[in-house]
Order: sequence, then C-alpha cells, then structure tokens
Amino acid sequence: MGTHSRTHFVLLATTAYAMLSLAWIFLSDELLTSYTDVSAMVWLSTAKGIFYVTVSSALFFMALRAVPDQTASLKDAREHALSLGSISRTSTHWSSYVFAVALPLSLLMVWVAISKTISNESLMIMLMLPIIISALLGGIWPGILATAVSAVIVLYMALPPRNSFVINSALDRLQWVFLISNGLAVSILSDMLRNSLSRADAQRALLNAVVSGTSDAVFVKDISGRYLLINDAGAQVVGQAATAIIGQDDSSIFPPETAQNLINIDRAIMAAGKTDTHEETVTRHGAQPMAFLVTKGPVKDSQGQVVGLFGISKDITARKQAELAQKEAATVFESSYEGIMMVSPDRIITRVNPAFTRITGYTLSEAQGQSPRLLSSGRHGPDFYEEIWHSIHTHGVWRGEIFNKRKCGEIYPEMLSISAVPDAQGNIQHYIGVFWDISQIKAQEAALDRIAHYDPLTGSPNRHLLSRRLDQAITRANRLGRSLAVCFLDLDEFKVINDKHSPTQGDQLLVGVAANLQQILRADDTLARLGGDEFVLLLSDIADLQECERLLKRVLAAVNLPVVLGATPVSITASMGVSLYPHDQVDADTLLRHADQAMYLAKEEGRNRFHLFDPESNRQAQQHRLYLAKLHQALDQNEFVLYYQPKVDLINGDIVGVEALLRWQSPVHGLVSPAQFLPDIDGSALETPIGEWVIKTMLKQASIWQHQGYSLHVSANVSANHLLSNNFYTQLQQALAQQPDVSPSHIELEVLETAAIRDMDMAVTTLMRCRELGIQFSLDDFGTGYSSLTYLRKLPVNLLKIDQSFVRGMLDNPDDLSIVQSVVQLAKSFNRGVIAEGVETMAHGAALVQLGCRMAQGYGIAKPMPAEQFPEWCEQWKIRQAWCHLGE
Ligand SMILES: Nc1nc2c(ncn2[C@@H]2O[C@H](COP(=O)(O)OP(=O)(O)OP(=O)(O)O)[C@@H](O)[C@H]2O)c(=O)[nH]1
Repeated sequence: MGTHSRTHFVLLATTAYAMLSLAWIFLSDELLTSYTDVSAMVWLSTAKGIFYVTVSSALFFMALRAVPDQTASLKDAREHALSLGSISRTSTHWSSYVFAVALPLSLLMVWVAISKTISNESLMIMLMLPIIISALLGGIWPGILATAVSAVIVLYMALPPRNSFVINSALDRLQWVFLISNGLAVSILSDMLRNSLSRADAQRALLNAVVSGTSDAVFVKDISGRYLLINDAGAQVVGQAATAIIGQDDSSIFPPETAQNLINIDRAIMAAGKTDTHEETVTRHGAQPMAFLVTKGPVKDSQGQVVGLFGISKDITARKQAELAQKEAATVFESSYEGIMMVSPDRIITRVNPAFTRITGYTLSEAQGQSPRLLSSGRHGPDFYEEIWHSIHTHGVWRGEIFNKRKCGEIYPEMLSISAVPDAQGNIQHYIGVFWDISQIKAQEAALDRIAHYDPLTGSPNRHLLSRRLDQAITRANRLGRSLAVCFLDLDEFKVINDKHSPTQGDQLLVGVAANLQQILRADDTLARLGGDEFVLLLSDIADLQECERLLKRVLAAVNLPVVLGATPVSITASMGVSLYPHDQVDADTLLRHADQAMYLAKEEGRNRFHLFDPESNRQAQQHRLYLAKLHQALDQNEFVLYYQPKVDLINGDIVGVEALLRWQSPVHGLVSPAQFLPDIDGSALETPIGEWVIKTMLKQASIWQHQGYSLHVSANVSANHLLSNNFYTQLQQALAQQPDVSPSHIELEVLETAAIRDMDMAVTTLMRCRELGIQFSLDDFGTGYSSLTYLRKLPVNLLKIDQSFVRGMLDNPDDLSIVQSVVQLAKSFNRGVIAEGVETMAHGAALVQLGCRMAQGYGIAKPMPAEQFPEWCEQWKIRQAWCHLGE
C-alpha cells in the first residue's frame, strides 16, 4: 500500500471512530437523563465510562498491533510474507478471550446499574454488540465464548424466573435460542471475513516482498504511461526516488529519444494486449546507455479492458558488454595476422587460429591435442625451454625470438610471446602463445648487415667490420699476451691494369687477389677491403717478428699469383705497411694509420715489399712536426730577428759589409740559435716563407742604414730549396721594389747547401735573372760538399766564402791550410772574390792576408749583433788599430 492511500485509510478510520464515540457519548447521556434516581445515574455513568474505556483500549491495542515494524529488514518482510502465505488461518491471541468474557459482563453491569429498566429483549439485542466485537477482533472462538457468556447472563439474570437456569416462556426460550444462533452465525461469518482479509494481506505481503526484493526493475504504468508503481531497483535505474517517479511519465524522466522509444513499445504492447519479452536500450541523462531484458504486458480491469502496463526489466548491460568483448576477441583471434595458440595447463594445444595454420602449416585438427613440441626446431636445448617456462611461472609472460619448424620441415625464426591466463583464484586456465614469422625481417637484417659490414665486390669485411675486429684482436692480444700485425696492402700500379684491360677486369683482379689472400690466411685472421686497391690484413697471434715476416712474404707471394682476366693471366704486386701491436702500443685507428704510413714508405722504397712501422722514428717525426708548428707560429707572431755580423777588409780595416743571421727570440726559451731550429726548417714547407722574411727584413735594415749614412753590402743566406722555389725571382723583385732607396748592388745573397741543388739549370737561370736586377751572389760554405767545383764553374756567383771549419783549423792543420790556399787560388783563377769566415784571432787574419784573402768575418772581428748595436760597434772598430794594419 502506498503512503498516500495508507494516510487516507488512517484518516477514514480515525473519523469513523470519532463519530461512533461521539454518538455513544451523546446517546448514552441522553439515556441517563431519563433516570431520576441519582445513585442509579452515578452507577450507570460509571458503567458507561468503564464500557467505553474497555472498547477504546481494545481498539487501541488492535491498532498498535497493526503498525508495521519500521526496522524489519527486507528478509524479515519476505519471511513474514511467506509465513502469512503458508498459514491461511489467523491465530487468536489470549486477550481476545478476555475481551469475549469482559465485554458481555460489562454490559451486564450496565444493565444491573440501570435497575433493569431495559427489557429482556433489548438486553439480548444489546448483548449482540460484545458478540460481534469479540468475533470481529478475535475470530470464531472468542465470538462463541462471548455468545456463551451472553447466553448464560440472559438465562440466569434476565429471563424469568430470574437467578435460575430455567426458561418458562416459550417466547423467551425462542429469543434465547435466537441469541445463541445469532452469536454463532456472527462468529462464523466474522471468522470467514477475518480469514479472507488475512489471506489477501498475506498475498499482498508476498507480492510486495517479491517486488521490493528483486534486483529487476518492476513497474506499473497507467494507460497514459504515468508510473503507478515502481520498485527500488527500478528507481535506481531511473536515478530518482521511487516516490518522485510515481505520477511521472517516461518523457519527463528520460532523454527524448529513449523516452519516445519506450512510449512506442508500451503503446504497441497495450494495443496488442499481449505480454512480450524483448531487449531495450535506456540512456539516462548524462550516462552511458544501459541494456535491459524486459517483459512487458497489459494490466486489465475486471471487464478485460487494458488500463495500464506492467514491466519487469533485467539489467543485462554487463552481459552485453561481455558478449561484445567476447565477440571482438573472437574476431581478433580469427582475423589476427599473428599466429595464436591456446595451450591447456597440462601443455596440450587446445585452439589455434587461421594465422597459426598459415605460418606453421598445421590445421586446427592437426594441432589440437598435440604438445607445443610439435613445432620444436631442435635448435634450442632443454635449458632454453626451461628458462621460458620459468619466466612464465615467475612473471606470467615470456617474450623472445625462437626457431620453430613448419609442417614441411622448414625451420624459421619467429617472435613469440607466451602469457599465462589465470582464473579468479589465480589458477592457470590456459597459456596463450602469440607469434609471427620474422624470417623476412631476419633476411633483411642479414642483407643490411652485409651491406654495412662487407665489401660488395670481394665479399671481404669492410672498414667498419675491420675496425670492430681490430678492437677485438687488441683485447685478445692484451689478454693472451700475444702480438698482432696490421698489414696495410696497396696493389702496385693497379691503375695500369684498369687502363690496359678495363675496370671490369680490374674488378676481377681485385676479386682474384682477395681470393688468393684468403687461401693463405689462418682462421683467426681477417682480410678486409677498404676500397679501390687497398686491403688490410689483420694477422693475430703473432709469436715473433720472424713469424710475422714469414707471413708477410707469403702474402706478397699470394698477391703475385696470376689471375686470369679474360684469357690472359695477369700478375700484380703489392706494397705493404705493417704495424705490430703491442710493439706499437696505440689504439686501433692509430695502428691502422701507422700501417698506412709504412705502406707509403714501402712504395717509396720500390714497391713489391713490406715496410715495418718504427714507433721510435715516428715519435721523432712527430716531435719534428710539433716543432715545425711552433716555428710556424713564431713566424706568424714575428718572433724571428736578424743579427748582423760585420765583414771587414783585413788590409785597410774597412767595414765592407754585414751578414744577416737568423735568430729566434722565443718568449719561452729566450734567444734560440739557428743550429737548434734550422735543421727542422730545412726541407719543410716553412723554408721558403722564412727565407722570404729574412730577405725582406734585411732589405728594410739596409734601407735604415742607408739613411743613417752607412754604405754597406748587406748579405743574407738563401737555401737551395728557397732559391729553386717557383717565385723566388718575383718575390725578390717585389721586396726590392718595397725598398727603392736600397741599391741592389749592395745586396748579396749567399747560396747555401749547393750540394742540395737538384736542378742546376733552374738555379743558373734564377741567379742570372737576379743578377740582372743588380744582386750579387756568393757561394757559402765553399770547400764543403763534393761537387763544389762543378757549381763554381756553372753558377754565376761573384764571391766564394771559405767555410769556417777550414779557417778555424788552418793554423794547426796543414790540410785545412791547403784547402784555404786552394780556394783562394781557385777564386783568383775563376776571377771571383773570396772571403773567409770563422776568423777568431788576429793570427787567422794575418795568415789569410798572407794567402791573398783580404776579406774576413768571424768572432775575432765581431760576433753577430742586433742592428741597433751596429753603429756603436763601428765606432769601436775604428779605434782597434791592430786589425787595420794587418796588411802592412
Ligand atoms: N677496377 C677498379 N678500379 C678501382 C676501384 N676503385 C678504385 N679503382 C682504381 O684503382 C686505382 C688505384 O690507384 P692507386 O692505388 O692510387 O695507384 P696505383 O695505380 O695502384 O699505383 P700505386 O698505388 O702508387 O702503386 C685508381 O685508378 C682507381 O680509379 C674499383 O672498385 N675497381
């Protein structure tokens, strides 16, 4: 029963009770007014009050019992309903029997109190009231008890003769029997009524228990679609309280589309008048759609007219989603490109998909019931498979590459992922293996590896792979304490083969040479081709130098083996540079570079040979390079200076000139003498720039002295290489042009290292052209070098300079003296001037004058000095009379 109708009923019952109570008070008080006896009135009033309180108490008790227990659970309600349903008859409470006795006795007391003014007939009629009340409240037995008590009261107290159980009058007896019959009839009828009400109650309670206890939504709508009833499960679906839903229709609860759909279904069912079960989709505002399995049917009135609709909806959203997921999983399983295999916990294949069949060749029926070992390739040992199962049992999954075997026997690589699928209790239900064939990927990887690491022409490892193998070989050599040799091999005159035959046949030769070399290599050796006609051999585990040389000779012989190009056998040689590790303890790249350097030396030494790289000479070369770099920097930063050494006429003491001599004023090492750095400069790229700097600086100084009034010949040394450099003449011309006030006839260039003049004709041409500018030349260090006479004859020089080593020794060593004498004679014979250097004492000077050489320079006269000191020296020289009179 709803709250609304219940309130209505309670109101109605209360009103009826109030009306009856008012009627009772009004009528009974009206009856009292007919009495004149005051004491009788008091008795009657008390009896009336007792009767009223008794009846009211009985009704109040019954009403309180009818109030349902608010705290009773749904389970209690269901149990209560079931108990009601199972007991069709109501049980009677003991209090009903008390009422059945008390009520007639109360009436008897009233009757006695009013002095029996009421007739016997009226008393019998009045006694029907307690009988009816007792029967209605307590059922048949309280009704019969009330009837019996009333019959006894009437028989004993009311019917004459009173106070006896005898009835004289036949009419009284008839009335008495009538009272009993009425009482019995009322009792039976009220019991029937009570039982039928009780059954109806039980049924309603059962229905209520089902409706409110079910998890399905249960609802009833009227003909216009308004909800008349909805249970809590239904209210939950709607998302509102059940009381709020009652009276609303679907259009005010659901979004328009859902509402219209429900309305259409409801209308169709009510129109058909038949119950139907179907699926409905319901979407609440702002929520996901929900799926329901719904049974709807018409509600009919007693005439069979459809007056509404009932519905029972079961939420099947989760089931639908699970079905969808299952369907999707099945589609994935069937259409997956990857092979899928399901294996039972006892490792038996239970299901496979079409991709499995495509990859392995086994159909479902062939694979089902088999062990996964069916696919085993035999390439992996038991440890490998144990590791897989260990990983699955520990981590639930294994993933990796594995070789398997197809039905046709072909072994192929696959990427396999195996997962264990546990149930809710954690017990493994099955294993799922997902795999795909990676043979193509592997083939591509191998092809890429070949491209990346091998020379496409000869199939030999390329530079990258060589580098890796070299690193490994060094590590191995370190570990085993062995040596290894890196042998850089370059074919000799390969270009000629290409030109003479064709590049294609050149390629054939390269392939042939590589094959011949491969024949003689040991298992751990590597032959790599770097490109062109360059190969590298990595010879590991070399015991000693002798073994290495033996191997290298075999290599040269193998290269020399004839290779047939077209129909012609062609032989070629090779030059090899070899670096040995750990004799040359450097990294892999440097080891290769050293071998390369040594190969160039082998070429220079005449080809078809090998040259062993020497770390010591390399170290010296390295130092030489570093020193040259410093000298280069010194030139750039203007750290070189010229010192000047005077040349004098020993006979008259005149200062005939000065020689510019190079010094390095290093900020780190101080003044560095040329003996320390000139050997490094000789033959280097720095030789010409420094030579040019010397000439320019000397010309600048000559100009300064010119302005200071000194009329001097200024000379500087010129190396053979500088003289033979391409633009020596042009550079000299430009330098002279920059100092126009300096007369070229005052400039002298002393040609050094005449023995190093490679191209005599060019030297002669250059000297001739420079002489045309007015420049003078002398031959420095004359007397040293085995071909000085040839130079003297050929080179257009004005002056010979006797090397200081002879001059210094001439006083003690007759050979030196003879050489000095010869040079002086030669100069005279060839009509050249002569000057001696290395004059350290006046005795040297005197001897030279004696021999006919009057010009000299040396420490005895003056040490080389900075240009600024020259004027001061000139002043001092004038007063040193002894030197000025050597000729006298
Ligand atoms: N057939 C062929 N020739 C190549 C290939 N790569 C480079 N060359 C040629 O190989 C020759 C290599 O010459 P070089 O090593 O510089 O000189 P060479 O003629 O061998 O003389 P030397 O090395 O000084 O003894 C060049 O003419 C290149 O054009 C190739 O793959 N095939």
